[in-house]
Amino acid sequence: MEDRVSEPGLVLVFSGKRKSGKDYVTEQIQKRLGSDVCCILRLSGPLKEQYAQEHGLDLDQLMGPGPYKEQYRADMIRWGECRRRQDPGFFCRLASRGACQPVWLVSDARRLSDLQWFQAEFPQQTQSVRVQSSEKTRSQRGWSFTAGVDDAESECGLDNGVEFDWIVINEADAPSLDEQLRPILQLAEEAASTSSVTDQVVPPTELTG
Ligand SMILES: Nc1ncnc2c1ncn2[C@@H]1O[C@H](COP(=O)(O)OP(=O)(O)O)[C@@H](O)[C@H]1O
Ligand SMILES: C[C@@](O)(CCOP(=O)(O)OP(=O)(O)O)CC(=O)O
Repeated sequence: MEDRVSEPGLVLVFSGKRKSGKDYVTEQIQKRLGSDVCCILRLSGPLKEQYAQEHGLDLDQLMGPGPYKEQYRADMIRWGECRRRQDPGFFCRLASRGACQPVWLVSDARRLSDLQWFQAEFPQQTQSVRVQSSEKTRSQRGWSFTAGVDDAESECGLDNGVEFDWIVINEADAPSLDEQLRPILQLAEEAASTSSVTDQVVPPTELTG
């Protein structure tokens, strides 16, 4: 792709219901790996940017966790779906433009087409991760069922038909996140070390002898 700086060594594509903890879990992984090794790509980023621009909205608030984005969520979903129908990779391509770290965490895949885009672009590197929390826990984090959102493709598009490579149970009574994330972090560290070897720049003198 024209804007890509380098190929990632590992692409972890996260999905999960609203308030399951996708942002929290991806931020924990990034904290452990460091932002020089690992970036978080949000497909909703370019979507919100364009939507805010076209509708004259406050992008910072739309990006934030507060109630502002909820006012626009149903319409943003419709607007985004229209764009995706024309070009299923549209937001994936924009979100990954310029990413140069060896490990990518895509924090918010919502539809099969999102996952399929990364699988097609990076077949060797892409793995899927599902973050799961009970409705009770999600409610404690501020979730409540909204018709047109929680029963739409945006929330349910990856509920069936995907065999996830990893499932993270983000609940107080589940094994600790440290324990659950250990094998994923190990994979990421391996990918990062391999990719730093292959990406090393060989000085021209060594090439010519
Ligand atoms: N394991 C956890 N420990 C503490 N707080 C959590 C945990 N998981 C999620 N949260 C909090 O719950 C809220 C919703 O999580 P978030 O990651 O934003 O969900 P999502 O991105 O799936 O909608 C946030 O305020 C987040 O900090
Ligand atoms: C229109 C959206 O991209 C809005 C996503 O906003 P966030 O990514 O902020 O959502 P949550 O983490 O679930 O609260 C959804 C879509 O269908 O693309």
